[in-house]
Amino acid sequence: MKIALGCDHGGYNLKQAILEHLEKKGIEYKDFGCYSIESCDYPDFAEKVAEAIVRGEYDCGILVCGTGIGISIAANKVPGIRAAHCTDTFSAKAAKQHNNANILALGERITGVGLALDIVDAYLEAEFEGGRHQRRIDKIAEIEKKYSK
Ligand SMILES: O=C[C@H](O)[C@H](O)[C@H](O)COP(=O)(O)O
Repeated sequence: MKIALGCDHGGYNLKQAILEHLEKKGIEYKDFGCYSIESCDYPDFAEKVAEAIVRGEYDCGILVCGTGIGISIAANKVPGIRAAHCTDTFSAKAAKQHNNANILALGERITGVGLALDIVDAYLEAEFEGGRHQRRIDKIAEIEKKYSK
């Protein structure tokens, strides 16, 4: 499994904790930045990670900002991205099982590191269930197509 990681300054510390967590588990990743707590703009990192995923270079992505909101909104603007902002393990598991989310978004200012790492594990260990959920995802893709130029 190959994971694309990204954050803004508000998510830098949690992104670092996630990166160490993935290293301990032997999971391959690429860190698309940011690389410090210096103020920056979350859309820049959301776009890099989202584009790498739709190009098929990574299985999925994890994005972190202060709340997880801005960075997930930005990533969801890239056609083919289904970014799920999660604050609990149940949602993280369902995001993969039902929505086949290809990005998990977290908020460093919302979720403590222990829970955040559990959320990461729940998301990575879950599998898409297909069936009726695939039909709904196909409908999401149709909406996307309708509104793209
Ligand atoms: O949704 C946006 C994120 O939470 C950002 O991390 C946050 O807005 C950054 O805020 P500030 O520039 O005040 O650190």
